[in-house]
Amino acid sequence: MRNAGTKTLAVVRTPVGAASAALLVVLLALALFAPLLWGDRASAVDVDALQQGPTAAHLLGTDSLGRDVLARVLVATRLSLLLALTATAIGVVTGTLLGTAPSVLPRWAGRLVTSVVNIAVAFPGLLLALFFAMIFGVGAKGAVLAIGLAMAPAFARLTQTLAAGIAGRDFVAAARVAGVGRFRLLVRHVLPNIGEPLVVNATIGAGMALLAFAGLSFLGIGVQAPEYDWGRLLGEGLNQIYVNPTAALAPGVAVVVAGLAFNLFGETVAGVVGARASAAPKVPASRKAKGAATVAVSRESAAGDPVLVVEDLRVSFPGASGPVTPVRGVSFTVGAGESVGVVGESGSGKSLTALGVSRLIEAPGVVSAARLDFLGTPLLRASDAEARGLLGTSLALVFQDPMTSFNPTRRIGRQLAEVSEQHQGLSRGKALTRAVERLREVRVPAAERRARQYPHEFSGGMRQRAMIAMGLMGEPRLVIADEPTTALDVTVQRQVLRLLAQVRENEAGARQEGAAGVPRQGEAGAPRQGEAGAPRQSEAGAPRQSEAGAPRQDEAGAPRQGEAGAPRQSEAGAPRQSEAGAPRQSEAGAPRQSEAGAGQQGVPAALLLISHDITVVAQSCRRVLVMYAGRIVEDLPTAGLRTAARHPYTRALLAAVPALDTDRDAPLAVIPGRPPEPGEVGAGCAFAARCAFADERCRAEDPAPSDVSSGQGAHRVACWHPQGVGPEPRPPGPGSGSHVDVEAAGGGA
Ligand SMILES: Nc1ncnc2c1ncn2[C@@H]1O[C@H](COP(=O)(O)OP(=O)(O)OP(=O)(O)O)[C@@H](O)[C@H]1O
Repeated sequence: MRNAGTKTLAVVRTPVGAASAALLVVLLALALFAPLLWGDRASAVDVDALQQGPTAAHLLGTDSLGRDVLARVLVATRLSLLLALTATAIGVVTGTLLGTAPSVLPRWAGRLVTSVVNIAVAFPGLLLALFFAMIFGVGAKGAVLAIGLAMAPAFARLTQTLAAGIAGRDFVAAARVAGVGRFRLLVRHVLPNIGEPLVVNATIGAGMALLAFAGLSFLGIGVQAPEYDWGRLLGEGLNQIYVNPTAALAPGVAVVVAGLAFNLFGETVAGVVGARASAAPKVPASRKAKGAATVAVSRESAAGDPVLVVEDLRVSFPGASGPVTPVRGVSFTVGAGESVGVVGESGSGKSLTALGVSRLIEAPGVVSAARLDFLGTPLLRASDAEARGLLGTSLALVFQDPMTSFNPTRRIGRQLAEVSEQHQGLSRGKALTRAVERLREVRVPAAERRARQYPHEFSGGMRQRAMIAMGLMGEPRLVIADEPTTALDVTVQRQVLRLLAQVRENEAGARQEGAAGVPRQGEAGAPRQGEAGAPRQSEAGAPRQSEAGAPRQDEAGAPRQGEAGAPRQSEAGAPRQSEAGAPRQSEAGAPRQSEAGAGQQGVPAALLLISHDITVVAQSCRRVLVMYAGRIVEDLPTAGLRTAARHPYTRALLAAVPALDTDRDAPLAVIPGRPPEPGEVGAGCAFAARCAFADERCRAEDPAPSDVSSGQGAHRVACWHPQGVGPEPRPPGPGSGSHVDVEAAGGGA
């Protein structure tokens, strides 16, 4: 409301806006009061004053029956506006229904509607109005329907265009993966975001409708006697134009002034809204990540089974000269609790791979795969409802830009709650309570108050936390994070990465404790950490491992953090909790209970972390998939990454990361050339044109991935000339947060 008030103020502060608003108020007042004040005078016949010019008694003269022209023009305001506004309402409602129908109807029906709209838009509006007027018959009702329906195609097209813009936004993708149905998606997420431009255009449309009505009445197929609107008065006045020109001029001026008032007001509102929109933070057009959504834990997948199996995944789009395939046969597996990174230059197909896996590629995009199993369910063969149910409860998505991950028109708490209402069948109140709990778990301060706030009231880092909280509304078995830190500053980046790691551990704990029937913290009466006698570990006087300054266990060959229950510790020896801000399972005191209660107890949620920054991946993941031009060219453990990498592209990526000992005077290593566009990839290795080791074979034949031995675990590389020995490891780099030594940082889960 405050927002609407501010905009109204901004509109009336402009001279044109103020003038048009004042005119509209006058018109409204006339429509309300003129028939009461001058109704009798307007219909009083005076045979002694037929067709008179302006006199003191009749300021604008009289008509052919001696009726006062001024009174009739003023009284006609009500009917003229009423008819124009009714026609506009019919046009806007019909147009919005037609424009949104393709989003909710089956594909064939949606196409049919779109084709009809496209054909109708091609006809001039007035021609359509005349066509419909003939169908509905002469008279005010027929004219209202005719003009309303003639306006509908333009509104339908506008709605389609606006809705298409919103459909590509991250919060819609997040809602879709959360299993929100098409109708609800439309009503809750799309329509509220296109309402404003629709209202602005409706205002302008009202001015047009007024003119169209005057036209139809003037032609004699609109309002019929004894009723009269401005168009009818204009037609009657023209018959006596040589005797009393004011009888024609007055209704003509009324039509023009009222039409201008609507149009100028609409244009001013559009200007104010447009200026604000362009001043608002830019929203990337890409569908990149950042929302989170979850669904229930699959009961079918047995412990130890991979969470995700992808074989020969291809994503294609129609192109100008045939289909292009930006993802060309990607195969990988994500084991239960495993953390896998995906790196590659911009355009290598990382995001499309994630979207393909999440069933978020929309037509005309086509996804195919020899195998695409999530928790044992073949996603490509599953029905929409099955896939929605599974992905909505067991998959969490965290996208890149926290700004576009949330629907700007809905409160954060309600957006989180929607997941539980949809999938766990919780009531609105219970779902909201759960949302507040989850916000608390990711350490959003004053969670109850924050849950009532809108996304723009959150900072970037806080929004990203809230997206992670949305992921926790279900029981995620896989978290897909697509460049979750790119839009954040370095400090917040670290917090978010650590929070993701903690979320995985917490989920493991939650499932484990849930299986044991112990309440989840904050629910079912379980005390929350630090509350109701549930002391935090640090508060209870027990020193935490990170505080004790013990060496990293994974380096010493002991169990790695998160694996065999070994406590996690900060690389820098500082307490992790204070940095990450989120409660750690081991510190939580009161364990969480999984509502699903099933799943792989004690196994962390798996993580698929997409990043263009290989050091971020090396810090957070156990394994890395290196993508180039839509293929995985190397799949290797992050431990010993610098020395183990065999593909020239992986090695070039690593060489481009500066370290502490990098000569600051020497230019940074770069990879010459640019990756091929999806339509430009030839028969051979896509990297050949940029590779120093490429030969004829590389240019002619694309190498298939094959196993290589690096002594660190499974390692596959797709290269005819894998490089044997890597450069010497370098010490950790300066604290950019991303430019650290990848070998030292390697391995996370
Ligand atoms: N809807 C689409 N239609 C056609 N081509 C597309 C579409 N979406 C993406 N592409 C193309 O597919 C390729 C891979 O895109 P993708 O977004 O997966 O790259 P990425 O590796 O995630 O890059 P970035 O890090 O810049 O996001 C790009 O060349 C992109 O232009």
